[in-house]
Amino acid sequence: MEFLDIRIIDIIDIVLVAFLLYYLYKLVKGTVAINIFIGIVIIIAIWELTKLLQMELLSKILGEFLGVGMFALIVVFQQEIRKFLLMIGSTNFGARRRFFKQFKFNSDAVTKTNVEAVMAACKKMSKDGTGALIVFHRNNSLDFVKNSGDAMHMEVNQPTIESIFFKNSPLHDGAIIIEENTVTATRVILPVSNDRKIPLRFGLRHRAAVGISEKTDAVCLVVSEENGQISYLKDGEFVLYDDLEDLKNQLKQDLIF
Ligand SMILES: Nc1ncnc2c1ncn2[C@@H]1O[C@H](COP(=O)(O)OP(=O)(O)OP(=O)(O)O)[C@@H](O)[C@H]1O
Repeated sequence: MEFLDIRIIDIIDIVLVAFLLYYLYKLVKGTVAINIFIGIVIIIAIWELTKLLQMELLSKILGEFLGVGMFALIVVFQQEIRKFLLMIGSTNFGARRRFFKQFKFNSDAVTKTNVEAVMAACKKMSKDGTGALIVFHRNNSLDFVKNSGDAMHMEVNQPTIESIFFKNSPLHDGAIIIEENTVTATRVILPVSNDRKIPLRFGLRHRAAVGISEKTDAVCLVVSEENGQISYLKDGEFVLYDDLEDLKNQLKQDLIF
């Protein structure tokens, strides 16, 4: 029977589509876009069914609707498409880094950022109840958020970081961006994540850190003004650590590229 004539390539095709749908679902899960996503999947399923049953008129209408709707979807899912492409790009970079790490010439690579100084400043700010939001640039460009703040060119060291976030400093509001060992922007306004999974006790500072780390491959440190807690964010998630030494090592590792 021709219907049951399944080739290897068909199985690969189905597995790839399943992966694609799974990743798309993961991307929109927890956002309002999930309802649009489910709606589209249902319409595509009905369209395929009408084609199979040779319901000419309905399949034509649905086909036309999906054709035009694709353009509308690009606009509606602009953020998600961007995140998806960034995810693919970042995965490649990650894989490439791991690949090069196998070779001796890169085995003892160290980060250019003065992580010791940043961590010492965070520890001090945590004790003093000073809030801070630090974004570390990795591969993806942060120009789209840098424009919302003030361009800077300050070497990273403990007094610099502490004085930026000092409550009476004119620069303390918003986030700072660190590229290699330079603070390149201050008072930056970051995109706030609307992920409903983030516990309510976390306010805008933490949501902003989740936002930028889910939209780009940047990693963030947040010092809570309220309770002094230091949070580390990567890929839109809070990263758990045992103690500050462990956090320092994780950060050093993540800033090697
Ligand atoms: N979108 C944003 N981008 C950058 N910084 C932000 C943003 N939103 C808020 N902030 C910074 O976070 C500060 C505190 O916000 P909020 O109290 O809501 O955060 P929080 O997560 O509860 O942190 P904390 O635990 O320190 O109170 C603001 O004064 C501002 O400096």
